[in-house]
Formats: sequence, C-alpha cells, structure tokens
Amino acid sequence: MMAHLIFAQSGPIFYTSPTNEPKSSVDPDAARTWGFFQVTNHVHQIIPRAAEKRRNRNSTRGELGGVMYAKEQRLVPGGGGHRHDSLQCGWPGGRAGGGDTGDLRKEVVEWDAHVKNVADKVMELLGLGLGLDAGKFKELTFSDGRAMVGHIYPYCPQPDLTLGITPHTDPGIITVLLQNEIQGLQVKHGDDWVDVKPIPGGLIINIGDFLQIVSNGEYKSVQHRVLANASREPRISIVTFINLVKWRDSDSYGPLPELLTPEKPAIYRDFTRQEFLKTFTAKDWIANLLWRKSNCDVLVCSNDECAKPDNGEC
Ligand SMILES: O=C(O)CCC(=O)C(=O)O
Ligand SMILES: [Fe+2]
Repeated sequence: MMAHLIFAQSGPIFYTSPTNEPKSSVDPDAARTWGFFQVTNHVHQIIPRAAEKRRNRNSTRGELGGVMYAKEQRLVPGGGGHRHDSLQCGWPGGRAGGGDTGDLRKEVVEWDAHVKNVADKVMELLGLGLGLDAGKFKELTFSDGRAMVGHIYPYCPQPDLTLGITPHTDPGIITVLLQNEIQGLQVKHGDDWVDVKPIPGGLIINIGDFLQIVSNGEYKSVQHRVLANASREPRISIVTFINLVKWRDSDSYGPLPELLTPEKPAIYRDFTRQEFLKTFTAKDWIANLLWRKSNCDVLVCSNDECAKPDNGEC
C-alpha cells in the first residue's frame, strides 16, 4: 500500500515562531515513530542557488579543496540505483565556506548559518523530549560538524527501472533537508514507503543513526529513498548532515548514561569514533548498504552485559 504523508495537515509537524523561538515542542511521536518531521515558519525562506548550478563533468567524482562533485553515483558496482548528481561542501568544526564554492560561497555560508540555527532549536527540543537539559546536545557540540550536499535528480524516462537514491539511513545526528516542489522522497513506515509531500519553504528533519544510539533507541533513524524523477523538471534537494565531531572531553560514545535505567538498559554498546566511521569506509559502506545494515545494526549490544545500566563495556 502506498500512503501519502502530508506533514502539514496531520502527524509529524513542529513550528517555530517568526522570531525562531520554539512555539510548541517537537511531537515526540514524530521522532519516535516516523523518524521524520517537518519544520515550517522558520525565518529564513531563501532557496539557495547552490544546487541550482549543475556541474557537467565527465569524471564520476572530482574533489576540489573541500568541495566534491559527484555525477550519477553508482555505489553498487553495475547497479543503477543512484540517478542523481551531487555537489558537497564539508566543513569540520563548524567553519562554513571552506573550499572552492566559487560564486556560491555567500549563499552556502548564509544557508549553513540558518540551518545550524534551526538545528540547534530542534535539538534543544529533542533533548527536552528525552528529559535532558535543553542545552545538553549543544554542550556535546552536536551541531559543530556539518556537511552540505546539493542533489539534483534529472528527468528519468524510465523511472520504474531505477531509483534516485537507494534505501538508506543517515549516519549522523540529524539531517536538515530542503526540497523543491518535485516530489520523490519516501520514508519507510512499517512495510510501506510513504511519500513526503513538499511544503514550500518547509525543512524536513530526520533522525540519524548516531542520535538513535545516543537516545538508546528512543528516536528512530528510519530508512528513506528517493524515486527516480519522472517529471521533466529536475528535482533539487539541499541536505545538511549534522555529523559527529567529538563529544566534549571524550573519545567514547554510546547511549547517554542519564537515559539508562534498570527498566531501560543500554541496547547499544559504547564505541569509538573510528568504529563508527568504519562502516563508512568504501568497502564496509557498500557491504552494509548491500546488507541493508546501518550503524545501529552494527553497534547493537551482542551479549547480556550490555543489558546492565551504567556498564559502559560490552
Ligand atoms: O534528496 C532527498 O530528498 C534525500 C537525500 C538523502 O536522503 C541523502 O542525501 O541522504
Ligand atoms: Fe538520506
């Protein structure tokens, strides 16, 4: 069954006021069951030009000072599952604008600042939703590592034969996504793939693997995919991944101890940054993709020791 999820009329939605102060809390159901919700009424309504500029390159990948262009990525050799081009700019440590974004630099920096602002508000509310202090995620420097990717999905004459992006979960903390009016993103909900209807100016937020683990499974990192674009107009999305940098004063990660109780023991083991990133080295990443495994599957507790709260080791 194919359902349509209209975020604006029912279900997962959360508003910020025109001054960007939270007006109501994140519907905990949205982050807990859907893993996706949408923010509207955020102050900044610019659609950055960043992804509008399509780079036609012969090479499949080109790197240039922190900016990467990827054309028709095919993660699975011989597979046809990634019918889109991407432009990615990453800046560890929250310093936007590194690399050669050329004449788009101003928009990229401006958009990044806005997304960080919205992400900080959202994470404040998600933290409160777990019973944590409002500033907890900020203290853990959650919004400091960001990568912005502009995807463009060209018209596909045979959309039934391929996908824009194959099913996956996002690895990081949260993802903030702006899409144009061409529909294509779908979210897995039970056995169904649910269409995410574009709302002009709406920002789609989804929970990543890292936040699922940190929240000890309370918030869900949900599979999503993008259909190949059957429309003559290109589909464009601008995605900011809020990623793991380094927890304050710590190199070890896992479910937050303050969330663990005898009734709700750790379901994930502690892990290092290297372990977490390992699933994203090319080989492991493709293997995990093929087996439909996310970090949450890889880092799940494998013995009874983990079921004891306050025990950091598995
Ligand atoms: O383009 C979209 O709507 C989704 C992109 C996405 O899921 C991703 O880049 O991880
Ligand atoms: Fe994604």
